[in-house]
Amino acid sequence: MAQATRVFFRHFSSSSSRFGNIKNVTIIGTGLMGAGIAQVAASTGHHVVMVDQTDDILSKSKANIEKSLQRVVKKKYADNPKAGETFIAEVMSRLTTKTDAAAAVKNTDLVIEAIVENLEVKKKLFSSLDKAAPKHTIFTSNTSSIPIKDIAVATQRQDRFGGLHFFNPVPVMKLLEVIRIPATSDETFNTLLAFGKAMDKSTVNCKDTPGFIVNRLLVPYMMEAVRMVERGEASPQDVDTAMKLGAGYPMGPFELTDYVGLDTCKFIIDGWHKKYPDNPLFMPSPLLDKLVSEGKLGNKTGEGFYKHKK
Ligand SMILES: CC(=O)CC(=O)SCCNC(=O)CCNC(=O)[C@H](O)C(C)(C)COP(=O)(O)OP(=O)(O)OC[C@H]1O[C@@H](n2cnc3c(N)ncnc32)[C@H](O)[C@@H]1OP(=O)(O)O
Ligand SMILES: NC(=O)C1=CN([C@@H]2O[C@H](COP(=O)(O)OP(=O)(O)OC[C@H]3O[C@@H](n4cnc5c(N)ncnc54)[C@H](O)[C@@H]3O)[C@@H](O)[C@H]2O)C=CC1
Repeated sequence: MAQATRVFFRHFSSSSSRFGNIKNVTIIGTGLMGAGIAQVAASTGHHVVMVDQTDDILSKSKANIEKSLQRVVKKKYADNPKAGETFIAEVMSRLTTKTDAAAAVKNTDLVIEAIVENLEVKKKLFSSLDKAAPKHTIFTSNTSSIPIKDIAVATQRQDRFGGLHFFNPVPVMKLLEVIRIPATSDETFNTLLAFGKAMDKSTVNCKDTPGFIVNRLLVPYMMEAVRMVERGEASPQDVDTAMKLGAGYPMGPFELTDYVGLDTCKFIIDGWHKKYPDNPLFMPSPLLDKLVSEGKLGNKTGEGFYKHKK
């Protein structure tokens, strides 16, 4: 059996024991992260409902998923393009879309929230979902920087609440941070770890500390790069070249900030600065603030620290 065909069968051999009790997943917010999470969840055999504010956004997200799947199959099914096309069709058939979040969670095992990085907006969403979702449904947030416990208080199911923090681009990045709050039950936490495995991710256990593991180290590094440029010590291009060739990073910090989204980086640093005003690692940056106020949010708007093809 050709290697590509074996991979194909591995993706389709969805047994309930492999996936634990998570079969139906609802992903709310289908932007950069939500679309990637939906793609990987559907690729690994889960039935996925994607929720966003308008049908127009949802069709764009589905189109982005299809484009990303083309990239995945190009290599994985290089020797069997027909199997690749079948794989894409099967994955797409597991994705449905809705604009009504409360209706979408009526028959779901797991909610993954990936909307804007704003505590009040996330709390409002979860409070309404709590009334609509079945009792067994586990709620999770993909937040980059907001304490999970601050979001969970909007619900009556804190024992069935945790964090699932994916990395961009989700189809490529192998890591999943699984976060528990003091109230998270062992059963919930173990189910989330098993779900991470079912998604073919490597999981790490995280406490509910600012930025968990990766962002607590990565975001201060990215912000210090911006401050370096503000101090006139180097150009963004030279900093990026230096970190790629001198430290082996796949992207320099400015390329990465553009890739993550300058608005998301600003939400993260502003939130932490408000909470920990004396920590110099969390100081806001006038240059970042200026670019965000000009709508230069990075790759997604066509310009951030660099200009990009949209
Ligand atoms: C803010 C937060 O809360 C947390 C975060 O996410 S922080 C951000 C974490 N992410 C990172 O640090 C990303 C750093 N960058 C990288 O790892 C790499 O630059 C990258 C994987 C994004 C791109 O890699 P690259 O080698 O420069 O480009 P490219 O050749 O286009 O891509 C490499 C592979 O990934 C695939 N790929 C890239 N993006 C993809 C996508 N969106 N969907 C599917 N496949 C994709 C490509 O098809 C390619 O596959 P093959 O090797 O099979 O050809
Ligand atoms: N950008 C990144 O690299 C990463 C971001 N995150 C986190 O993931 C979350 C989403 O980030 P991105 O995908 O980058 O943002 P994005 O801006 O690309 O997408 C957010 C989506 O949520 C939708 N949305 C907003 N409010 C909504 C609501 N009330 N109901 C339904 N949909 C709503 C928007 O229409 C948009 O499509 C944030 O919490 C962010 O911190 C986590 C890991 C990496």
